[in-house]
This record gives sequence, structure tokens and C-alpha cells, in this order.
Amino acid sequence: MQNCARTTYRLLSTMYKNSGTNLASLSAADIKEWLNSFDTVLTDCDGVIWVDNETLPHATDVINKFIDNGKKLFFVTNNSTKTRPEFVAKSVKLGFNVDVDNIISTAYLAAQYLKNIGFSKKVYVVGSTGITRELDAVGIQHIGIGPDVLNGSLADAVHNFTPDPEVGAVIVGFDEHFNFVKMMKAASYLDKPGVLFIGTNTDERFPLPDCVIPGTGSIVNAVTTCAERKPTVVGKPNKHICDILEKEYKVDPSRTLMIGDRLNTDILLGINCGFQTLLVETGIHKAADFSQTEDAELKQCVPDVYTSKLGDLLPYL
Ligand SMILES: C[C@H](OP(=O)(O)O)C(=O)O
Ligand SMILES: [Mg+2]
Repeated sequence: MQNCARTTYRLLSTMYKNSGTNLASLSAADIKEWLNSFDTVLTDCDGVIWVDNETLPHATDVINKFIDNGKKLFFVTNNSTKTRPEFVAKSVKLGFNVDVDNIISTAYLAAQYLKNIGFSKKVYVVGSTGITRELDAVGIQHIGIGPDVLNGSLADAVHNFTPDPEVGAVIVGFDEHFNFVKMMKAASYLDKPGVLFIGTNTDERFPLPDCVIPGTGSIVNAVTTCAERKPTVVGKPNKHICDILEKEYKVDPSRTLMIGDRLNTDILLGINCGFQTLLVETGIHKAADFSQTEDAELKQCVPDVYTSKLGDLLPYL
């Protein structure tokens, strides 16, 4: 029986690989069999299970059903503004039955990255308390959090800036106080070759419908330009997350589903890691963004399956 199931799985995974199949075109039996071929489900957050503080239709039912059905479930978010416990508090308040081991967030990944290499100096942080609290949790000192406004002229700011010699790394994440002074300080620290440069993620914008909220990628790329150095990006689509999942959580990539709303982070992470992928159209991208695009990058990010929202899976769980 076991061999038969594995053969079926191999057929299913071959059938759908990078096929861009519409879930609605599959039979109920095929969908159930496809979903049963996964032991682990990774889901993005913004644009898949929620937008800002509003859950998307039936997202809590689907996620809690996955958990009840015994799937290993992870929220894999590029958002660096919260610690894992803060993500748990938000998730539980919204009705998701998760705890801290279900959360993989970029502030946590950045702090773990430095902890795992035995980093013992200070970090200059362009970012929020999500990052600084995760650094506190692993005993790494930091400076730079909060507003850093230009009082007087830029020449004054340059003249008054005395770099802290203890700084051995710069982490750049989402920072609502980002400005020219912070960009100058980050680039100045990074001008020393030994100083590490870590970016949390490179999302171009947040999936909010009413206006363009620049994403962390806008900030990371601004520092990258003036620092004339490329960062180590710990978030999606970089494979760093897969290493953590395989090493710490023994996840089998061949039996893992990655669900996302953004082709060039979520779906590309799935492709980079050998996961099956499902695009939901409640955030940044839609089917037309991979099927009718001229963008060479997006053409490489074809999901195995796509559907309008995560809640479409509920009848099959
Ligand atoms: C949009 C992104 O969050 P995610 O979609 O990865 O949860 C981010 O907060 O930069
Ligand atoms: Mg998203």
C-alpha cells in the first residue's frame, strides 16, 4: 500500500510541477489526493491568511483544519516588525490555533543567523522592535532603533556622527522612521569590510489595496545602493529558510506545500526548495502575472496550482 501511495504521490507531483493548474479545473478526488500528498504546509501571512489585521475568508478554518489533520504547519512571513511571540498573539487573537514553533519570521531568522555564527559585537539596526527584541532574546546588543531626525544641516549630522566602534553588523528591515540620516549611518558602518550586512527581505510593497505602502525591499535596496554591497537576505525567496526547516524541524521538501500570494518571494522560495506551490490571488499577484507576463523573473515563478483564495481548500479538508 505504502509503495502505491508513493507512486501516486510521484505521479501527482509530476502532473502539477510548475503547471499553473487552476484548482477549479481539478476533480474533488484529485484535490483531496493532492492535499493528502503533503505532511508539511508552509503558508505566507500577509495576503494569504490576513491583510493587515483582517483575516481572509475561511483562512482560520483552513489553517486549523490542516493542524487538526496532523499536518506540520508553519507561518513563514517576511514581516520583520514583530517577534515570534507577538506573531502568536496576533494569530491567536484572529482565531489561528498556533504557537511559537509554528512561526518563522525574518526578525527571528536574522537574530538566529547572528547567534549561530557566534556573533558577539553590536548591531546597528534599521528596523523595528521586532528585530531588537529578537536580538535581546539571544543576548546580542544593538543601537539605532527609533527616530533619528535631521536637526540642523546634513553637514551637521555628518560632523556629529561618531560611529560606534563596537558595531560588527547592520540589519536592515522595515523601519517607518527610515530617512537619509539612517541611510548614511548604515552605509558608513558597512564601509568597513568586516561589518556584516543582513537584510530581512526584499518585498517591493505591502499587499494593502488602498495605497502603495513601500515594502522593506525599498529600504534594503536604498542601503545596498549607497553601501555598494549586497546583503545576506534571510527571508523568502532565499533558501536560508529551507536549511532551518530541514535542520531544525526535519521537514521533507518533497512532501511540503508552500502557499503564497507573491510569485517572486513565496512561490520562488517553494521552487528554490523543491516544495509544491499554491498561489492564492488575495494579495500581490494573480494568475495573469505568471501566465501573461513579459517579466522574465515572474515567468520563472509559475506555481503548481493556483486559486482565488485559501478558503477554496476548505471543502476538501
Ligand atoms: C508582505 C511581507 O509579509 P509576508 O507576505 O511575507 O507575510 C512583509 O511584511 O514585508
Ligand atoms: Mg504575502
